[in-house]
Order: sequence, then C-alpha cells, then structure tokens
Amino acid sequence: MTALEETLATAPAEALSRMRAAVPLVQCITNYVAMTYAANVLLAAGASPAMVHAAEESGDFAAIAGALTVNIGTLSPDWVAGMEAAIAGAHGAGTPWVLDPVACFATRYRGQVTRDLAARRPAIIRGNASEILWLGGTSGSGKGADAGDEVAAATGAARRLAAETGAVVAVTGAEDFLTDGSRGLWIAGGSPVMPRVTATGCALTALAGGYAAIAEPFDAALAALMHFAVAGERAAATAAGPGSFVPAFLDALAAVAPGDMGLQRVRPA
Ligand SMILES: Nc1ncnc2c1ncn2[C@@H]1O[C@H](COP(=O)(O)OP(=O)(O)O)[C@@H](O)[C@H]1O
Ligand SMILES: Cc1ncsc1CCOP(=O)(O)O
Ligand SMILES: [Mg+2]
Repeated sequence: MTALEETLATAPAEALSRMRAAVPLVQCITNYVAMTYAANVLLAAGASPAMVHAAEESGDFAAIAGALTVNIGTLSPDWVAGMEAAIAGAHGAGTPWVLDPVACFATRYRGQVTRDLAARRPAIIRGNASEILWLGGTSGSGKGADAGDEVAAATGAARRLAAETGAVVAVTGAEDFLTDGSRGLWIAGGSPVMPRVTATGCALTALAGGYAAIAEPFDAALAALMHFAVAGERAAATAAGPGSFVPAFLDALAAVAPGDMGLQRVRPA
C-alpha cells in the first residue's frame, strides 16, 4: 500500500470517530445567510459551533476554540477586523483555521480581502471552482456565490494556490478535488440538489473546521468532503427537492458512521 492509500483507507473513518468523541468547539465567522444552517450542520455531524465575529472578542475566542473558520460571504469592514483579530488569536494559540472565499472574484473589495486572508496561512481553503480558479490566478465564469465553472478546470489553480499559501485546497462541485500541492484526490458523491440549497458550501467549510480541530489539514478536508458526499447522496435519495433535502441532510449527517467513510468514492488524481 502507498502512503496515500493508507491515508485513504483509515484516516476519514478515524477522523469521524475522533470528532464525535471530542465534539470540538468550532468558531465560525460566517455570513448572515449561512449562520443557522452551518451551526446545525456542525451539531448534526458531531461538533460544537459558536458564531463569534466581533473584533473585541474574536481573537480571545480563537485561542480557546479547536478550530476557526472564516467565510467572507457578507463581509464589511467591521467583520474583516473581526476576521483578522480571530486569525491572529488562532495563530497565537496554534488553532488551525479554514478560509471560504465566497464570490471572491465578484468585486475589487472581496478580491483584496480574500487575497490578504489567504496570505495568513489558512490550514484549508475550501471554495467552488470559480472561486479557486480566480484565487489561483485564472479568470472563470462564476456569478456571485454560485459557481460557473467545472471543478476539472480548477485543478491547476488549486495546486498553485496550495503551493503559494501552504494550505490544503478543496474545490467542490459535482465531484470534489483535494490537493496539498503535490497529492491530488477526486471525491465522488453528493447530489445536484446540494447547490440548490443556499449555504451548503459554507456549511461544508464549517465542517472542515470541525475535522481540522482533530486531524491534520489534508485528512480533515478529506473527511469533511466524504461526510458531505455520503450524507448528500443519502438525503437526496429520500428528498422531494431542495426544501425536504435540508432536514433529510441534517439527519443523514448525524447517521453517517465511520464505516461509511470508505475508499470506494475516492480516486487519486
Ligand atoms: N452537481 C453536484 N453533484 C453532487 N454534489 C454537488 C454538486 N454540486 C455541489 N455539490 C456538493 O455540494 C457541496 C457544496 O459545494 P459547492 O456547491 O461547490 O459550494 P458553494 O456552495 O460554495 O458554491 C459539496 O459537498 C459538493 O460536493
Ligand atoms: C447567497 C449568499 N450571498 C452572500 S453569502 C451567500 C451564501 C453563499 O453560500 P454558498 O457559498 O454555500 O452557496
Ligand atoms: Mg460558497
């Protein structure tokens, strides 16, 4: 077995068991749209969310959290100050942090803030194909928060971004791509209903924080992607559409067992 195959065989299942045992505290700085959904996703999956963003306290909170997640979806100068203070607190305490660059390509402000945050050593960057394409130096066809590009078009950008920032980069879509700049993996699963529910990606980023609290960044991102892939597929099989998908997905996240986080949906790039 190669080292990568060994990682794939055991790491995601072990990460799920460890996360459920630890119920890690995850500080989420996320957008107004995503807050409740992301918190419910973390609770269902097995972590403990806290939405804490004010600059006056975000750094102190990051020092006691297991992980920090930073999502720029509804950014404003006050929130950016809270993000920067939280990241400084996280670095001071050795807390890993995860970046979600929502619609970073859309305006100059978003782009500047995202590039600045990406330079502050996130452990994981998780975005859709259009966001990762732009951050990796190529223009794509995204509009707003929704992707307009295929994941396959963003694999080179993801590898470049990982090499530049030192982060593990996850590009999500119909199939997800994960890289640390040298290793690359494809993860299959999920459902086309998922992008029709707002904040699905934001909630995935929050869950990547849950796993980053108890596993190394590559294993953590892989476990989060697999957890969503399994639960999304199962929930879509019982849901009538985006509305009934949401409760079914929360139930499915809670029901995923370590033995479900298997190799069959992962292939090396
Ligand atoms: N067409 C699809 N088929 C299966 N899963 C999908 C599809 N599109 C998105 N997903 C899943 O939805 C989740 C959110 O991904 P994505 O929609 O790319 O993020 P964002 O909401 O940030 O744009 C991921 O788990 C991804 O695998
Ligand atoms: C609709 C919207 N507008 C600003 S943030 C946001 C949520 C985006 O969520 P996701 O990136 O998970 O689709
Ligand atoms: Mg998104």
